[in-house]
Amino acid sequence: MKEFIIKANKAVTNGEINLKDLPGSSGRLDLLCRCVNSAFFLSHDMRRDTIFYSVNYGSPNPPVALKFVGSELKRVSPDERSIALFIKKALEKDASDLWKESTSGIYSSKREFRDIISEKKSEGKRIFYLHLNGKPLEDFEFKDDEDFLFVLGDHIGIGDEDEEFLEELGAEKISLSPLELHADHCIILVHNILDRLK
Ligand SMILES: C[S@@+](CC[C@H](N)C(=O)[O-])C[C@H]1O[C@@H](n2cnc3c(N)ncnc32)[C@H](O)[C@@H]1O
Repeated sequence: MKEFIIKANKAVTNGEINLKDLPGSSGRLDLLCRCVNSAFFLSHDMRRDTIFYSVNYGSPNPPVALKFVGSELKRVSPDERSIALFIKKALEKDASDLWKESTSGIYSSKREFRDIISEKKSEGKRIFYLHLNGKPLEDFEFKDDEDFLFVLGDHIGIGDEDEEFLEELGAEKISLSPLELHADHCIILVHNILDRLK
């Protein structure tokens, strides 16, 4: 199982989303939609073995965590507007401690970024923090039977405190490229690495 989590520092936390202005008034929701696209969409197929989390810290009610489960997703199509519409439906629900499903495979809850990561660590997942200045990809070995969580920042990054948290947790800091990439492109590269193990 491959899981990804992104800290979406500015992404909105209610359903008041202007589908014509995802980058601006919705707090870079465009970026989030592209990450969902990269996490799940193949040409004429979907990645059923993937889960993607976004933890939104924008106004008016942060944090709200969103969970997308590949094996359960239905009717979502790859374009940003379609994905944003499903995110809007999820954010229209009042988030509580429990995961609530809004549409098939899409859930929301009132959870912190760190709590989800800690939960994955206690489930025995190997935690990677994707960062330009991490150790090069070539220094790591991946096995097909391992479960992974890959942690990503948005356009702002995850901030010093969450970086310290990940270091204390023993997350492996990995660099995919000598160049700074977009988060959604990092997801594609990770999938490609793991696809080649099969
Ligand atoms: C556009 S970058 C963020 C840039 C932001 N200014 C920062 O300081 O983190 C978005 C995310 O993609 C990931 N990323 C970007 N380039 C990477 C690379 N070369 N290797 C691994 N991860 C990378 C990181 O998780 C980063 O937070």
